[in-house]
Amino acid sequence: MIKLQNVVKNYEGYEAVKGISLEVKEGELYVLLGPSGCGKSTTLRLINKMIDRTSGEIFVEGEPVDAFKVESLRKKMGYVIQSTGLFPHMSVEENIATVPRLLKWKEEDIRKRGEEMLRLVGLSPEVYGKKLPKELSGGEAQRVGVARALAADPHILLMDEPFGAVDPISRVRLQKEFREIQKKLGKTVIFVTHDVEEALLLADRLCLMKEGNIVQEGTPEEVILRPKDPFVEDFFGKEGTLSLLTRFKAMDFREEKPLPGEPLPEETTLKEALSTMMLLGVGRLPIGGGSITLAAIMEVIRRWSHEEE
Ligand SMILES: Nc1ncnc2c1ncn2[C@@H]1O[C@H](COP(=O)(O)OP(=O)(O)OP(=O)(O)O)[C@@H](O)[C@H]1O
Repeated sequence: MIKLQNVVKNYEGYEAVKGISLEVKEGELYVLLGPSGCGKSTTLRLINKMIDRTSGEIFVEGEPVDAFKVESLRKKMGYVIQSTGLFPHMSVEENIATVPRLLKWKEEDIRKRGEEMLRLVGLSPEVYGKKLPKELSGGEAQRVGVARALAADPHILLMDEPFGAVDPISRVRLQKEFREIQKKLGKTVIFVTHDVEEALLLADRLCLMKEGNIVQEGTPEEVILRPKDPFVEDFFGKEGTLSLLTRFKAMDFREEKPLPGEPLPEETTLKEALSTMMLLGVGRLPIGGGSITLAAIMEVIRRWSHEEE
């Protein structure tokens, strides 16, 4: 789907990307992860040719990236950045209509698509369509940014710390919702972040970068349970294995046994369920008409420790 072969990027003598090779499969959510300055954003921008590589090859859907006109790359690849990049003087619906309009869609189709995309990201078109970006909260603006990137139905989404500026609670909600949307639409996504929890929640596979190189690539389980070197281990920290609990929904480990009390929201992760149990000092919490137990969570962790051996 997307393939990089020995890609190098020099900025006036500074080698920001030092010959990386990677492959992203169709429908996959691939995370570029690593500390500030390691070359994640540069790698992303090389893929849609916002910047030109110094050497190496990039293939998109089997074709060399240079074979595409810039406009057709823009059509193929939606791009979402932290500051959303919304045009401040345009309403939400006009922002979302930008690319479809460039592609000369019929006005009626543009309107319908805009409404559909707003609903998809959880915003009512009646309430939000006519608003200006300055009238939105940070989380709402990011939702519009995602809706806009999806509007022309690109095969690929490139996302550079898209939820970085959103408060932590809205951020987790956005991440979970985005994950559902991505799976539903089957889009191929390359997602840049330096946030471990975000990477673990979203990634099918991740690529940990350091100083312009790839250090390790694989599923989060592979990378965390079998770190290649001390940098990888340190990057995920002592809680690395526990952080993997973020990848599981508590509902999937629910027992039928009901329990009185306020149930956990159905989208709760195992990590959140564990934190709540520790906070309240209880070994069982209600969820979805049944309950989740500490024992069930411990069993998941126990299986990993076997894998580590
Ligand atoms: N236009 C530029 N000119 C010169 N150097 C640049 C330019 N853009 C980026 N760099 C340098 O290249 C390196 C990689 O930058 P890049 O933005 O790709 O890192 P990053 O991993 O995305 O970091 P962050 O998480 O902080 O955004 C950095 O050292 C940066 O200072």
